[in-house]
Amino acid sequence: MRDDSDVVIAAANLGKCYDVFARPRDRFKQALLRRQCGHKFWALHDVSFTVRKGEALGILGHNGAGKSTLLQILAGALRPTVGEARLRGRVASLLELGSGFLPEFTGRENVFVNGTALGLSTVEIAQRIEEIRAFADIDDFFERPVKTYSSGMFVRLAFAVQACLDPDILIVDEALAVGDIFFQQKCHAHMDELLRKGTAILLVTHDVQAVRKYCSSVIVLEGGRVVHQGGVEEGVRRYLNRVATVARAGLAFSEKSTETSSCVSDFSEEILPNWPGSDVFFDLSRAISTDGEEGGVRVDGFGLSCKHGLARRDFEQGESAYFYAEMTVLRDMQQLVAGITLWTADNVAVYCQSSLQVSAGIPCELKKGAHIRMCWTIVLSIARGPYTVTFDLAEYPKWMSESIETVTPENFWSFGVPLVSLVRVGSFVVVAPLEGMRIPFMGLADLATTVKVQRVGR
Ligand SMILES: Nc1ncnc2c1ncn2[C@@H]1O[C@H](COP(=O)(O)OP(=O)(O)OP(=O)(O)O)[C@@H](O)[C@H]1O
Repeated sequence: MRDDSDVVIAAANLGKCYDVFARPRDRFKQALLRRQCGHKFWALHDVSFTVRKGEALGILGHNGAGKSTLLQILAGALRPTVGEARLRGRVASLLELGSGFLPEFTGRENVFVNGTALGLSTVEIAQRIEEIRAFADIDDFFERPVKTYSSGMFVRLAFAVQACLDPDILIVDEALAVGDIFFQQKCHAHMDELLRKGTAILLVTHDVQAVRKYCSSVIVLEGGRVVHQGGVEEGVRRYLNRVATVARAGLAFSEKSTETSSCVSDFSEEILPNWPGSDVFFDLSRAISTDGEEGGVRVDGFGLSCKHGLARRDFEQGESAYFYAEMTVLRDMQQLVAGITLWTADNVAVYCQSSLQVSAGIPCELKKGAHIRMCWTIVLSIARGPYTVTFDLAEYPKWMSESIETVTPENFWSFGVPLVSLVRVGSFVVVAPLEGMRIPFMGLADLATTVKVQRVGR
């Protein structure tokens, strides 16, 4: 560290080992008898890196990889078993936001308490207090005891204090997900500003887009060990691959564990009583089929009709098209997910939705042999011209359908196990509307629009 004045964090061979005990009383036994009654567990092993002023280092890793352990060591909350971490300058840590707040004190008073703890003089804090107040944006609550705050206000104030006190090092652990979109945008803009001013940032997150945006290098941890150190894209890829592998392992496990659960009945009977005739269905042998996992599911039919259930291959702009899919599940399955993509002639996907996104309600835990029918109604508010259709099937973990609102796009893509993809399974043409407004819209997709006009003055 003495050799390079720009280095503000220098971690050398950091390691953290815990004594793990099968039973709580073994811990006491070990202390009393002074002999090993549990086993050693290395939560972090041989981690070394440096971060310079104005640099952001991303730390990625699956749950339990050792990220929090590393951050706690750097924030001074945990002592490493081996190695050394040296940090130069004022460290602001967003690890446990607001944990230093005194409930009876007002927001303003707590800013002084926190600022002093961070090593600022009362004059320095007083100079920044209005900036912090404006950043937190909690109106009069700033002058009220923090025990009266909502959890959102609490976090906003805590973030404002840490971020506005000109830290030399900012340690961020998923904290950017706090508050509403406006506050998040403010936090992101402030991070940009801090980096420009020379603050070094350590960013621990599952949000790979944030890592891509801010970080110049990445460390990926697996089982407490560094498996990648360096380039951002390579690190992100390594991390996402790991996430996908874990998801697949989870699927394999549940597949075995659900063998005794009851068979799902044919739910499609009540909902889709008028299944169309065979002329509606495309010739599947003409589709380019790319198989994912061997033998997961078989597509028995894929068709397209008008609202009367009659075969149709040309539709007016804005008319509803009915896509039918029929498949047989060839092994027990956690969450079968179907997807339809509509492609223009120049291979632009104008529509790509999965049954999860549209809450189609394919039941979880389908048993081997289950026969599924689906009908998608899509309003073709798209440009005139020819289109092709791709039909995809994948398996997802059961939890994904239960918590779809919280799933990020990265998670969505990485957790799916592809089963079958029928590329160009069918085609159709969109033509100008025959009645009503005769001028078709010119863009690729018709977006719902309202326009208001007011005459002002003469
Ligand atoms: N006090 C402790 N005693 C024993 N093991 C611990 C202790 N604290 C953490 N661990 C273990 O150390 C490993 C690393 O934990 P850590 O919290 O650092 O992971 P993480 O990457 O932050 O995970 P997450 O993303 O889930 O927060 C885990 O296996 C965890 O169970």
